[in-house]
Amino acid sequence: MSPPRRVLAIVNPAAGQDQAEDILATIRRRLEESGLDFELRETEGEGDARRWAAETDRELVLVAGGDGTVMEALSGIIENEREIPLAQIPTGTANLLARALGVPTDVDDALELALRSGVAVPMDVGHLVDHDRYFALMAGSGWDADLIKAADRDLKDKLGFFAYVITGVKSLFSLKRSRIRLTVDDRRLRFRAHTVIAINVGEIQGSGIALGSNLSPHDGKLDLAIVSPNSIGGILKVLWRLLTRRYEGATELRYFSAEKIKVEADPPLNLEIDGEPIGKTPFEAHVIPGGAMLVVPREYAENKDILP
Ligand SMILES: Nc1ncnc2c1ncn2[C@@H]1O[C@H](COP(=O)(O)OP(=O)(O)OP(=O)(O)O)[C@@H](O)[C@H]1O
Repeated sequence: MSPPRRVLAIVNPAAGQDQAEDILATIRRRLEESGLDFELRETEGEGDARRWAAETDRELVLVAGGDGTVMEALSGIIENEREIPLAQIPTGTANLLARALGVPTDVDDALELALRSGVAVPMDVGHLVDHDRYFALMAGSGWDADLIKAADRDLKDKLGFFAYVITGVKSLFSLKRSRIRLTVDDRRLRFRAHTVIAINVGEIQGSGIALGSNLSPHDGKLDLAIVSPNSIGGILKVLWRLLTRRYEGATELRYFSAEKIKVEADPPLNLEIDGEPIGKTPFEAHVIPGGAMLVVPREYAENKDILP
């Protein structure tokens, strides 16, 4: 990537666990050394990252934070309509988008990628139509939304990623199936299920973990995963299938691929997008093919065959 000349750096000092001072100092030093024309801003709360990214006329938006901060900035860029690339410095708790795209979680390595060695590639983005909110990873209802709602800031500050593990296991025991009415492009379907997720990014690079087969944020589609077992035994079977990557052939785990997905649930299920609780179902998600430009390692772009 030819070096960006004018950079907006957005840092969320509250993301992750308690190393904000060091992270800020490292980012400032590296930007100064790079000789780039940069503006460095620290968020004070919700909405800052989105507003600053929406208003900027700079050529790269660098975001230090977790998935929440990155998505705020990405949403701002989409509203900005300038196709500005976004580079991540993953300093949050889960950092799923960074991990999925192979962005290193070490601050120095991520800065090297952002400012020197990375390439900007187009990535699909989901749009939650009724909330007018964008998502990079997924819009999920049911178990994922329950666990995210339970993992509050205090718990994440104390336990880091383990907060999600604990609330995830706890939430397994209170799952109840709802009657689900789906519209998948032009098809209408009915199921009983407790978890329905519209997935854009569903695979963590190099981890062997994927929520389904052939999930790609570069194919112009969303993938819908429907999880429906009614007992802990059935849920463990689904988890085992996911861990051993045997996605096909189970009625408790079904997939659809579509550009438009509408989900209604009775009783309503908790809803999250990209790790943030945002109320309950119903929801309608549309894909915006290639809707954002993200800086990724050259090898990632080569593997996905999307090198610019
Ligand atoms: N200065 C601040 N103090 C407190 N909260 C802030 C501040 N700036 C932004 N926020 C809030 O931080 C939240 C985003 O945190 P983010 O998701 O980036 O980190 P995380 O929760 O640690 O990581 P992850 O989402 O990857 O698990 C948003 O809700 C935003 O409103």
